[in-house]
Amino acid sequence: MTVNTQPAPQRPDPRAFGLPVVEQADIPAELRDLVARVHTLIDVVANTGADTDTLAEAAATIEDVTARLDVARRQIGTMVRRELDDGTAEHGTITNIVAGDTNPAAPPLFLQPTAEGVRGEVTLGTLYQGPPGLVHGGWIAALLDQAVGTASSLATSPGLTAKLEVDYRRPTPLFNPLEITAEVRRTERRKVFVTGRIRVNGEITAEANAIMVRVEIPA
Ligand SMILES: CCCCCCCCCCCC(=O)SCCNC(=O)CCNC(=O)[C@H](O)C(C)(C)COP(=O)(O)OP(=O)(O)OC[C@H]1O[C@@H](n2cnc3c(N)ncnc32)[C@H](O)[C@@H]1OP(=O)(O)O
Repeated sequence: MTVNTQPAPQRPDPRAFGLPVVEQADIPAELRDLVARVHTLIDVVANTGADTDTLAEAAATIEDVTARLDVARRQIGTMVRRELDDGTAEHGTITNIVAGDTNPAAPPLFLQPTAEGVRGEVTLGTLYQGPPGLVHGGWIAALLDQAVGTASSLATSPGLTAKLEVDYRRPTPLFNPLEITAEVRRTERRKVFVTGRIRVNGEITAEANAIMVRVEIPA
């Protein structure tokens, strides 16, 4: 039987799962600055035409910096608690590859609640390139996975993606603002049926239909 009413949202404390939690506001400005600079660095390295002396010097400098930073690593599964625009809060993994606050490889995509579900905007450069000038299909799926997961989590409770079906309708270009939305269609026991979309200039380039399965939350 299909149940069309949604379960009341539950926002579990990840500490109940044994996971440490960092308040987003407590992430030092210096770390945010470093993450942003390394993000730029990755892009520059991926595209550099510098001479070999400069490359060798840069590699030695990076090796030194890497050794200095590789101390007191975070516990795997460390979560960040973020205040959202509607006054509620969400938890996400702090190194999440799509949205992680401290992950220099993340675009990052930050999603906010809307009347329908969630919405966010991101512009991707050549780090995320698949075909020439276009976003890699796996990254399109990653953005949509993040969106459907967040929409499901905020509307019901956190879950894992059991199924993600992506329709690639148009090429998704680099260096253009991507509008990413997702909304819960219906729920059935622990299953949450969610649709996510990527739009460029109002036109849908990719659409996903997903089934999230809500995780059991300890009492
Ligand atoms: C703060 C906390 C942190 C929480 C952290 C939350 C972070 C969100 C992350 C974002 C999203 C991701 O990237 S998640 C990462 C990618 N996904 C994964 O790694 C998930 C791997 N798969 C699994 O672990 C498992 O298969 C689950 C959890 C999805 C389901 O296993 P289960 O819990 O044992 O549940 P199970 O009884 O099998 O299924 C429950 C219902 O779902 C249906 N179902 C299960 N799989 C499918 C499927 N592929 N297609 C259709 N339907 C399916 C079943 O038929 C059943 O329906 P019925 O009998 O009720 O009709």
